[in-house]
Amino acid sequence: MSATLSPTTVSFLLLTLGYFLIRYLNSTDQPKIKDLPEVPGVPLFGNLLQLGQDHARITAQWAKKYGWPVFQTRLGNRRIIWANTFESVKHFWITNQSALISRPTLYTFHSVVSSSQGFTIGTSPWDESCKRRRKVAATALNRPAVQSYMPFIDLESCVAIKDMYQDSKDGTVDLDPRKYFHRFALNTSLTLNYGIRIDGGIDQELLREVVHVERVVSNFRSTSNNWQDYIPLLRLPLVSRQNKAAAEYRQRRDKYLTTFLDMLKERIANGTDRPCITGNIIKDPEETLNEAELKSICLTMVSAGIDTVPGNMIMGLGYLASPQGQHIQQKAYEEIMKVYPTDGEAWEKCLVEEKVPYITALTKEILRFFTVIPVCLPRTSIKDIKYDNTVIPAGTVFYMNAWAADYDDSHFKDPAQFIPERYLHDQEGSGTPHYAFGAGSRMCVGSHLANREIYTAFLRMIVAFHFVPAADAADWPVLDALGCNSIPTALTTEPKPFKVGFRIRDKDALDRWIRASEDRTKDL
Ligand code: HEM
Repeated sequence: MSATLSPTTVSFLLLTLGYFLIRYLNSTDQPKIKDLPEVPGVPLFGNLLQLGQDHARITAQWAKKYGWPVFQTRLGNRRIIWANTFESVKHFWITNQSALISRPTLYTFHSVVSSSQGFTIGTSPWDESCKRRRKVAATALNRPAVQSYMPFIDLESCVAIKDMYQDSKDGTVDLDPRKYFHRFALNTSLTLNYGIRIDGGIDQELLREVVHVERVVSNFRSTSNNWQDYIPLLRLPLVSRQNKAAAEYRQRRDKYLTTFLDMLKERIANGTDRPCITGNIIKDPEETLNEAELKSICLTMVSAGIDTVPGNMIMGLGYLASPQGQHIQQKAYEEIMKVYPTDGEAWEKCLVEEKVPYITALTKEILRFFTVIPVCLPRTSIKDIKYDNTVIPAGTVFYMNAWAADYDDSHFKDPAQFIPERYLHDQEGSGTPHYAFGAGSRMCVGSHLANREIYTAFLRMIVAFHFVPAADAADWPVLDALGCNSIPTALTTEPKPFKVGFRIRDKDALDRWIRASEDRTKDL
């Protein structure tokens, strides 16, 4: 009997093998959802190759091209639903918020980066512990609590403006605004969480280290930066360079987080601590959070505001300083002066009230226009959700294309234009103003704080300076919300470098206002 297989048998076996291999390489964690459009992909990668480095823009283009506000994709072996319009986001994130309350775990962030300090609140699947941590953070960041933090915002905005004032040397030096706002946001978070701040100039080493490490770690969380989250083959030690980098950054982050917590514990022991969120938790005998949960809150507080708040402030300032931002700046200045005609009133009153509607509208427009988390933090459904003629089963992962929804022309008039006035009108101003903070049951808990930070900083900057384009046009900012990002696959916008010209409106007045703030905050 001959052991050789006939050519027909070999072809049959190869075809069968090929068939099963392709089936395997096309398989996903969740079966295909019936009656929901799917964008065709290729084996192993699914749609990853088509999405490239530009997930928000490409999925928005698909939504327009095919006329599907919502569709399913395969990213490697994971099935993902995308919502791309204002209304479809509202349907899933707001109308069905109790179903869309959990978050998925992603390999790089959850298995490699987070093994020591646990997950942040924003990366935790929904369970009792997440609920407890979210509640503590939400209470510490609610409206009355944020009002009590305004002295810190007085201090940080004053320090930023004073340094910009001095470094711009009477308007002769154009400045890159990024570092001033990194320090503003980091110091605010550190003060609220640990009762400490990083003193010294914008180039302080610890400040640079925290900002840099948090930025890299944040990119390990990005839904578009880590193919190994979707393709298990890429997790093999020989193939994966990401694992090594993730582990290195985890250690660097552990170092400063431990330092901050130890500093606070030492101060509590010596009775020299200042009121702060973590101190309140440690000292509260009724508090039921364990050590891991405490660390998760610290991690959340340090990381949450650093990427997001500066991105808005930097790009908002870039816009105002540009030729097309000049009339907005002028209008904003006039509107502030109408409400606060007396010297120094605006600088001081912005700490206790938000009474200039144009600056509130400007804050919203900055948040919408630059939507600094273009693909919002991912969600997982815990109940079935009805959509059109289909039912999307519990356990499905959803990505909100927040950038596309915030640029949806069926909701916003001229969405590609920067128009603060849209928020002074009824239609666009009512309800959810934008999706920069996400929406629904897991919406950003820091939104009141962030809004107050942005409002105060812009009101003060506008009364202090007139911003002009940098002298050299090569230093002008890219003002496209996605194009301004130096790392297109980053979770949050990391603005490309640019410079701005500063013209002080009234030197003597600014000196007086700074002195008043310094007096008020000298003991902080
Ligand atoms: C302009 C600044 C900010 C922006 C644009 C922003 C944006 C976001 C977004 C898009 C989410 C996900 C929401 C969702 O899934 O629907 C989120 C979650 C979160 N943010 Fe913010 N954020 C900002 C500032 C802050 C600050 C200053 C803090 C705290 C100090 C903070 C704390 C959180 C927390 C704890 C979550 C997780 C909520 C959860 O998963 O339940 N954020 N943020």
